[in-house]
Amino acid sequence: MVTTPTRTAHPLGLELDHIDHSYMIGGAFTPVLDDISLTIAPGEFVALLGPSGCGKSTLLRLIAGLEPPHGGAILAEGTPIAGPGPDRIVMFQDPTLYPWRTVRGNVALGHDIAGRRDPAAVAAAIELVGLKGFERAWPHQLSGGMAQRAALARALVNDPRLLILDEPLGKLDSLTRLTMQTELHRLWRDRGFTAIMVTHDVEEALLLATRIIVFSPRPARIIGDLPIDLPPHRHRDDPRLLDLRRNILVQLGHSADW
Ligand SMILES: Nc1ncnc2c1ncn2[C@@H]1O[C@H](COP(=O)(O)OP(=O)(O)OP(=O)(O)O)[C@@H](O)[C@H]1O
Repeated sequence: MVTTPTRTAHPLGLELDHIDHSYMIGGAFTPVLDDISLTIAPGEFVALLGPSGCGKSTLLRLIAGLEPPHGGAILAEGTPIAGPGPDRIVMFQDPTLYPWRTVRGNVALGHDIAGRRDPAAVAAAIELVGLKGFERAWPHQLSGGMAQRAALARALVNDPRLLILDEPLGKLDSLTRLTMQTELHRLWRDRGFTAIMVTHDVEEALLLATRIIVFSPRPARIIGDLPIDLPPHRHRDDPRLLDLRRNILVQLGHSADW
C-alpha cells in the first residue's frame, strides 16, 4: 500500500454552540440533543460514544449540514453551516456504491458532479485504499471491506477538510475491521484532515481518536470529554488504553470489568 505525500491543506475547525434538536416520534415531541457545546480544533480525530439511540448520528447530520439544528449554531471557522458542502464529506456504515458504476466510476462521482476531470487523482485515491487493479470491478464483485475501501476513496478523492464517519466499519468482519482501522488512522495521519467518528466500539475509539466525547442516553448531553494522550501507534494491550477503556465503560453505565 502506498503512503501519500498529499496533506489536506486546511483541516476544518468547528464550534458547536449550545445545540438542541428534537423530533416528533409517534406524535410526541422528543428532545434528542440537549445543549451540546463543543470546540473541535483543526486536525483532531474525535470519536463520539454513547448509548444506542442517544442522538450521535443526528449530531453528525447537523454537522454535515443535512439538517439545521433547532437551537444553537454550528460554526465552521466562525461561519454558520448552512447546508452540505464539499469540505465536509460523510461516510456511512453502508458503502452505498452505485451498482451501475465501476469502482473508478464510483470514486470519480464527486468529480463528475462538480464537472471536474482528474483521472490521476481518482487513480491515486484508489491506490491509496489498496484497490489498485480493481478499478474496473463492479460493486457486486467486491467484498464488504473492499466496498468500504471504495467508499473511503470516494470520500478522500475530494480532499475533504472534515471527514464525518458514521460507524464506517460497523458492518465489517473483525479482521477486516482491524485492517481498516489501521488504514483509516494512517490516512488521517498522512492527510491531516479533521475527523469525527461515531462508533459503538470503545476500543476502536481508543485506537483511533485524539479525543473521545461520551454522551448520556437520549437526549444526548456530553458527560465525558477525554483527551486521548497516547502515541500515534497504539497497542490494544497498552495498560493506559485499558485504563481509559475501563473509565469510559463506567461512564457508559457498564461495570468496569465488562
Ligand atoms: N428523521 C428522524 N425522524 C424522527 N426521529 C428521528 C429521526 N432521526 C433520528 N430520530 C430519532 O432520534 C433519536 C436519535 O437517533 P440517532 O440515530 O441520532 O441515534 P444514535 O445515537 O446514532 O443511535 P445508534 O447508536 O443506535 O445508531 C432516536 O430516538 C431516533 O428514533
